[in-house]
Amino acid sequence: MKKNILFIMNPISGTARKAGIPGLIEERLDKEKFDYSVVNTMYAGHATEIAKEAKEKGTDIVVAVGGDGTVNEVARSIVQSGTALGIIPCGSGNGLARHLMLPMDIGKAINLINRCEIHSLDYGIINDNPFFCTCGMGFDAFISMKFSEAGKRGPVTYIENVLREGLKYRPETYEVHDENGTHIHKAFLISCANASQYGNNAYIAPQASMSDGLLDVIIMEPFDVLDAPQISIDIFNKTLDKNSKIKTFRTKKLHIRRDRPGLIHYDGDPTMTGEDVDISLIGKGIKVIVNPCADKTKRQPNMMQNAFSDLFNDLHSIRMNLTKQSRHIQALNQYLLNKIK
Ligand SMILES: Nc1ncnc2c1ncn2[C@@H]1O[C@H](COP(=O)(O)OP(=O)(O)OP(=O)(O)O)[C@@H](O)[C@H]1O
Repeated sequence: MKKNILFIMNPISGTARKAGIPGLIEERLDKEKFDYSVVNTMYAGHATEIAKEAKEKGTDIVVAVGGDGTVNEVARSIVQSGTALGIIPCGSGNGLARHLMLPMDIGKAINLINRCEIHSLDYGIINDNPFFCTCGMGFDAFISMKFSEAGKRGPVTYIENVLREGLKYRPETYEVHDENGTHIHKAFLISCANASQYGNNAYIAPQASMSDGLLDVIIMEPFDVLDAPQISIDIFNKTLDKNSKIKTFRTKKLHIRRDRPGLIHYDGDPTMTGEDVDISLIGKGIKVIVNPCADKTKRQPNMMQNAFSDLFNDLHSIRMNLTKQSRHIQALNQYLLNKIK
């Protein structure tokens, strides 16, 4: 029997035009296997409503055609159901699609849907908000807010925001309760990862797995400008867990209390919450079309890494110049002192 698929397309995700996508679906999708329809979202939150209706009608697969925001809106409606999630990555970050190593090429992503390999994977919940990639608070929630305020989409905006705001952000104090007890952390950010990356191949939790039944918790302690180059390199080299400013552990759930209400984000979507934040993992709670040929070793850093490296190289050369200048001044002082003597 044929499976039915609903493609939910977010026309404003990412930066590329979506006009050609319905034609490509018609051309590539295996009509022997599938009946399909395509619907555009009209407003933020619409994908959640459409996907919920589709699930209630018993639709076999709902495909999110968009970025992590669209994936989140679709996926939250079909958790714990027989309806599976497909992804055609068209966003600016595409963190979940990249983690799953789905093709970024739309035609190839449709070919993968034709193969229809479905696995049950984990997802998380932060204060009643499901997330599939990462959630967090502190600097990354702040950046999510800045990004959504910016109104433009695309990696360049994201990079600009990170670079502009990153170096002035103030760390907060968090009380973290998990299965092993309570610890106080002064932190720049706390991130909980179901999948390994924020998007754009920026790896916050290089070892995170969507089928281990655990969240990877990353606590980034305050750092100064001299630590920043190494942290940025580690984010893209998938070695962040080895950095001395980073504490990582795995857990099924945790409770975080902070001094005052503040922002959290789920899959990059910012929202205000109170002092208390509950985060938990639901094991194998969502069916997802995966890439049976995924080769994790092929995950590559990208342009964002280059932008970070450029910025921090600039800072490094400024620092070197300052050091050089201060050495000149010291030498000059010494020379003058010798003269006076
Ligand atoms: N028709 C629409 N008009 C305005 N906003 C929409 C519409 N449809 C969906 N949205 C909102 O657009 C937001 C951004 O979409 P999405 O996250 O898919 O793209 P992105 O931000 O470019 O990609 P990524 O999250 O991968 O960086 C979503 O949070 C969604 O709520």
